[in-house]
Amino acid sequence: MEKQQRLLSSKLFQKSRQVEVALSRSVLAWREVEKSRKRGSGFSNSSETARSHGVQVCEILSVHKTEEDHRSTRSKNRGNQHFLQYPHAFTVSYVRRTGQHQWRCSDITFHCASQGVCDQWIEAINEQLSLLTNRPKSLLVYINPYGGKRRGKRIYEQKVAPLFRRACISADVIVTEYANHARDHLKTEANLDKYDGVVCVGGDGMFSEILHGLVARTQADHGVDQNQPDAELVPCFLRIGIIPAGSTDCICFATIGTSDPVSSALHIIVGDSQPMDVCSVHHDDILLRYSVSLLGYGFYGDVLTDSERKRWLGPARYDLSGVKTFLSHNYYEGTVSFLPAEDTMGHPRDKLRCRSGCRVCQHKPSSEDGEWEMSEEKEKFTKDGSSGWSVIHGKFIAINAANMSCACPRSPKGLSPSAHLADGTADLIIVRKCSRLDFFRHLLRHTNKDDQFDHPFVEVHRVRKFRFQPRHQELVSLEDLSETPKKTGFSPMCTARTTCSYSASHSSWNCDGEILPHAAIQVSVQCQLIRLFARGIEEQQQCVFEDPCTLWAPEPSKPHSAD
Ligand SMILES: CCCCCCCCCCCCC/C=C/[C@@H](O)[C@H](COP(=O)(O)O)NC(=O)CCCCC
Ligand SMILES: Nc1ncnc2c1ncn2[C@@H]1O[C@H](COP(=O)(O)OP(=O)(O)O)[C@@H](O)[C@H]1O
Ligand SMILES: [Ca+2]
Repeated sequence: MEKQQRLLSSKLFQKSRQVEVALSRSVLAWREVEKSRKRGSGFSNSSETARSHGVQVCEILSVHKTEEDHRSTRSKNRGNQHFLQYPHAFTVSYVRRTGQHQWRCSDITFHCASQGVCDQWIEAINEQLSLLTNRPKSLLVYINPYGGKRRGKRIYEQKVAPLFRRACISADVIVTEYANHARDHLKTEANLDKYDGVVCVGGDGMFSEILHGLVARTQADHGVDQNQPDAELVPCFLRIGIIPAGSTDCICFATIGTSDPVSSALHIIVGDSQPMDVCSVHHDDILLRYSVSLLGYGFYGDVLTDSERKRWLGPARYDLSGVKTFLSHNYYEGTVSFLPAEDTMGHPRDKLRCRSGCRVCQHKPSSEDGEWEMSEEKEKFTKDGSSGWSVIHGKFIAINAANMSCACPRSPKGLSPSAHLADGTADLIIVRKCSRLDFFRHLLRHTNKDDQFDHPFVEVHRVRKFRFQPRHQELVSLEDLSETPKKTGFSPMCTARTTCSYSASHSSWNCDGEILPHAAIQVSVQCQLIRLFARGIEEQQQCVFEDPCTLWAPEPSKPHSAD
């Protein structure tokens, strides 16, 4: 194992134990002095390793002088000789993993013999923290006070703001007053130069507002016409953080592994960065919306349409509407065409899960990349002269495009468990007309370990683009008839949560929880258009970092010691 360079080491007190503390560029480590002495030489075998503790510098939130706490500790430990000898203290706040991908902030206090040593430690740790340039210092926060169980404001004030303060992050907070407030503010008003990121407190709908505001602003700044389906969109510079306070919270769950506000806040503080694909959805040459998680026609469209009438029920509306829609057992006729991703992009059933540091997602094809050109070429025609597009006509219960796994508390592995966050593809799931019992079996598999694609009436493809055309001519939506274009300055896009009136032969598209005003759509996956303050789901509770024990091996030349 490569030996780390010790920047500072001291014998300090932690609780009533004397500990040896060492700092390298990447790790802060400590171990009990007494026990190590009893065992003789340094920590070299695995049982001894267990008593050596460490925290990665990149997961330290802050370090500060311990003032009040220390005084009270001193009075509690009045008779304790150690505390008299070590009256000065500093506290390090760091990320601790507590299970199920949840992160918590823990504090550890070290007591020092002199103020000088204490200051030296604070300075040394702060110096290492200042080298972490990916951490945000200033954030713009939007809170939807009506999302989920209407707890957004309280969640932010009680769980998130104190952590941001501790990490010295400044936040400008806007509590939204109406739907699309955040989107329009971001698009036209916000001075984005001031910020290192944008945070939304709410559900997937609120995230969608931030996404639309940021993407529209970025394209406008670069003169890109979003209505052109083939336009090369410019990636957004600012990262987006999600504090889950909605009903499904799928985007948060699928990128962090849990929908927990404290864990999300900590991912923001440590400055995580997760690129994400975004689907652009057009109707003819008009951009309807962008989608990050689910684009669902049929079942999920109908669930959403019905659930909007039951908003007052909060998150439970989806369960009720889910049962009602399931019992209706509707199917819809139409044509799905899709451009398959290259074979090298894997397959939705390959069981290669997208996890933190995913190799598949790290390979971003560029326009100079041969692989990408092949795919572009394939779009026009393949070697045998046929078009690269596949076409399916039929009767469908559901057509779902999952740009990511869509894992959420209702379905912990998601709609497409092997879909990738940032590979430039989406998994297109087609559920053909089948019996109610068969459809129930398929749905049930979203909640257990069985393969939901292993049914004769289900097919799944990894695609770069797809189109849907309903069999019967669409009627014009009520909104299209009533809304004057340019009223919002966002004219081509449909507004959130609009209700459209179609003939019974049509369903609606559920686009990250928003209803689209057209059934006929063209969809294109935009590879890594945005970045989140996330790192993808970590392999179960693995905390991979250099073994702090390497810090204990004797140094050839004496390190900077501050005993
Ligand atoms: C017999 C038991 C069957 C259970 C099946 C459960 C399958 C659940 C898959 C859920 C996929 C969710 C994809 C995410 C969609 C969200 O973007 C959207 C809006 O979220 P929010 O703004 O937070 O409200 N949520 C939905 O469309 C809800 C779908 C729920 C379907 C039951
Ligand atoms: N102040 C507000 N008043 C009404 N609606 C709002 C407000 N702020 C945001 N919204 C809208 O509320 C909808 C639902 O928000 P979201 O946070 O996703 O909650 P949920 O997950 O419960 O659906 C979004 O479409 C968003 O545009
Ligand atoms: Ca993807």
